[in-house]
Amino acid sequence: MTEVVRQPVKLRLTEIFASIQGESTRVGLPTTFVRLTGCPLRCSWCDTAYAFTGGEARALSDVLDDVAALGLRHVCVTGGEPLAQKYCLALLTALCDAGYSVSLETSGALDIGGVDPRVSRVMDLKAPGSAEVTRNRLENIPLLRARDELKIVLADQADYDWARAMIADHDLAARCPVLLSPVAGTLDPAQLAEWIVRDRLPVRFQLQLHKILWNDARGR
Ligand SMILES: C[S@@+](CC[C@H](N)C(=O)[O-])C[C@H]1O[C@@H](n2cnc3c(N)ncnc32)[C@H](O)[C@@H]1O
Ligand SMILES: Nc1nc2[nH]cc(C(=O)O)c2c(=O)[nH]1
Ligand code: SF4
Ligand SMILES: [Mg+2]
Repeated sequence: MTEVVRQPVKLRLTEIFASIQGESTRVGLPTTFVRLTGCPLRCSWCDTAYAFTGGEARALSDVLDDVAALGLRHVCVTGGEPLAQKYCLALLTALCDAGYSVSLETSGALDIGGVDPRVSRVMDLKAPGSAEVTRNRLENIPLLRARDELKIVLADQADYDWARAMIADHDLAARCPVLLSPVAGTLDPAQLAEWIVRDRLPVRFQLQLHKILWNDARGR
């Protein structure tokens, strides 16, 4: 009888760190971030290009130990694009099973259907003008529940106009909170805020809190 050697569940990680949640409706909460390595997209304004390559292969059990050692209830799995890794779903379920409150930051380019239902999925829609990627998987939109969130990062008025049309055409705000977030250092946050108020958009304005606290420091 051949013994089945179970391969350890391996993930490629860029970093695990404790910080203040700087985005989403969970902003301000002390949170452990698990940043997975690699992404199939190259959004022109991405602030985490350092996670595109490199990283370290880690066993799932070791990742869980590191998260436990940081001692925070909230965990945010991000990247890079976490869903691009085969074992990301296993990580999300293991974190939920361990009793953490888990959120996932994902690009919206990959299927979110297999994500553990206990996870709050924070899914981007990429504004094609500025992100220079048009990989929005619109089939994901009907899968969004009230506990999920949609985020649209905007670089200019063209992006804003596109977002406004998407919100109306897909009735996005009826599904879950919709966050509009300025590309850091590109779109004046006050300008975005004024557009949102002027147009009475059913959205939440977002500002990356961690950049206010620590500029664009890595691992914060
Ligand atoms: C680095 S991404 C990683 C997760 C996933 N790949 C995604 O795009 O959602 C995390 C979040 O940061 C946002 N982001 C990246 N660069 C940004 C920038 N320069 N200004 C504002 N938000 C940015 C992304 O849109 C996304 O919502
Ligand atoms: N503090 C902090 N909050 C965050 N929320 C989402 C982040 C991300 O990179 O996905 C992030 C991040 O990089 N840092
Ligand atoms: S999908 Fe996310 S990680 Fe990938 S390039 Fe865009 S913002 Fe960066
Ligand atoms: Mg970040």
